Amino acid sequence: MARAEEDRSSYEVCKETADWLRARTAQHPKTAIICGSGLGDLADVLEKKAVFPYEDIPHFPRSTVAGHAGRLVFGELSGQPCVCMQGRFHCYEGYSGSTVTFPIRVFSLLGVEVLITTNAAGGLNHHFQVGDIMFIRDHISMFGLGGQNPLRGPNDERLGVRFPCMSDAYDPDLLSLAMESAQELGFQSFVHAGVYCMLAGPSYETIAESRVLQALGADAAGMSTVPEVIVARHCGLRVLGLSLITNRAATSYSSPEEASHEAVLRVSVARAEALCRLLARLTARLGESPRAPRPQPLTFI
Ligand SMILES: O=P(O)(O)O[C@H]1O[C@H](CO)[C@@H](O)[C@H]1O
Ligand code: HPA
Repeated sequence: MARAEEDRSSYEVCKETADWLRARTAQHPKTAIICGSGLGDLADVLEKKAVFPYEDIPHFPRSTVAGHAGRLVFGELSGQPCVCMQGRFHCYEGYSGSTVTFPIRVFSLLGVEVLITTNAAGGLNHHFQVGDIMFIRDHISMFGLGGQNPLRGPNDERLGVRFPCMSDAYDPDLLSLAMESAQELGFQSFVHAGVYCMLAGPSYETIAESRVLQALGADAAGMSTVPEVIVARHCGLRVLGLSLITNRAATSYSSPEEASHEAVLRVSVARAEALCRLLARLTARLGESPRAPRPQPLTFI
């Protein structure tokens, strides 16, 4: 029988982990980066690293998926203090929403202000090629629409409000900065913005399901990210989401595409260098500019 999962939804548990980490590193990260499947190299490029295997950190869950090493890496990227999750947690591993998102709350208590979350995803948009990068403009959560929201349960106001807004989940200023950074690197031919759809997994979608997702307006599909983003917004972090298109979702019964995690990891590893360059550029730009004031939203339309 499976062991009962520890309840990581409480403020006190999150704070205990944050205090433990604060006592062991002099670094004060302002940006947290979550490395998607096979994208752990993003953490390896940090300088002045302090590395904590997940199993050494109190209350931290364990990574169980190939391509997710299970280490928290503090360091500097382009001279900016960052913390990187070399390995994320997924609901399909059997973890609850509060366990999957536990690190986000710890980061918030550590003073992190920006979350950059990356993932490997299957392309649904016909214009996307394998190896392309999609900045996430918005999401659809099949998981969340089915009632599996990581904020389900009692709300502790010290962590965030009961009913957080999600129409601004992906920060428009960060998205613009990311697009500009991609352009500066000459990446514009393989960079897009689009809608990420979260599926429960771990099975990949059927052809009929992929067609439904396309009809719903999804550009890429994956099994992660959305719970992290919801909790990040709940605790006031600004979010940039980025999908690496590692495969094309099959949408025709005559198409040769067959999804496999091995193929996903192969493409991730092959494209990790481009992503490292992009994140290094973006982090440098983040460090340069004090946050530009947002244009006033229109009050009536
Ligand atoms: O979203 P990340 O963690 O990048 O991983 C993606 O790749 C795995 C499937 O190959 C799933 O876990 C899916 O969510
Ligand atoms: N579907 C769902 N999740 C994924 C895929 C996919 O095609 N590729 C990588 N993660």
